[in-house]
Amino acid sequence: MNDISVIGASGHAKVIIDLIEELGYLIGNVYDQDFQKDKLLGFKVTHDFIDIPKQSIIAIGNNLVRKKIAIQFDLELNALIHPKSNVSRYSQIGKGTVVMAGVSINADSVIGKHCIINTNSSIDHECIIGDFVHVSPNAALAGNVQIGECSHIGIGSCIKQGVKVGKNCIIGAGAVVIRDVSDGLTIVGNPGKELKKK
Ligand SMILES: CC(=O)SCCNC(=O)CCNC(=O)[C@H](O)C(C)(C)COP(=O)(O)OP(=O)(O)OC[C@H]1O[C@@H](n2cnc3c(N)ncnc32)[C@H](O)[C@@H]1OP(=O)(O)O
Repeated sequence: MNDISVIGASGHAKVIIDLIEELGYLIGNVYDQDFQKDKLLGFKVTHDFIDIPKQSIIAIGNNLVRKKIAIQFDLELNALIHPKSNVSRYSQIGKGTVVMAGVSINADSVIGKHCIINTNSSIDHECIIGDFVHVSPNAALAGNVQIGECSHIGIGSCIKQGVKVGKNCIIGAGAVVIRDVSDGLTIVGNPGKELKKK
């Protein structure tokens, strides 16, 4: 394999293109069904989703859309891990996950498939991160934290050791989560409290 294709032509895809090139691979095709997008960082955008290569990365920030595309295309690409991240040899990282610059992942943590572990976030020892999770820039997860599938951990948030966050949750920007979070809830503030739908 010497090239990797990119599904999605958003700002997040720009960061992924940078990551792919940093790892020494070439960019294959860039795909996006939005006909308004014709170029991304100088790469031509292909609008036809036929013949997507198995060695493609889903560069879409929305967790549910990323999951839908992963189910549709059954991709085979291993995780892309930025050379300037600190990933324990005793951790496991699922296929299709991206680990951006400045990330720390400590011993015995398990990260699922098609996750985004974003710039400068920190995942400490023995965490379990489900598939399709996004850990935003500068979020900090203490030891033994668990995050359920498709949850979004907001920028600069902190999660106390041992806390379990359910599936499809949103942890707001800057939130401090000190108690377990049930599936589907949005948590904001310090200490983190449920943001009720109006
Ligand atoms: C590289 C990247 O860009 S990665 C992307 C990183 N981005 C993030 O992490 C964003 C995370 N998202 C947030 O924090 C969002 O504000 C959410 C999801 C928590 C809430 O979004 P919305 O549902 O649209 O809420 P909305 O903006 O309407 O605000 C609703 C109320 O919650 C409050 N609120 C919203 N976000 C927060 C927050 N992070 N902390 C505290 N209060 C908040 C608002 O002040 C508002 O309060 P009010 O009703 O008293 O005026």
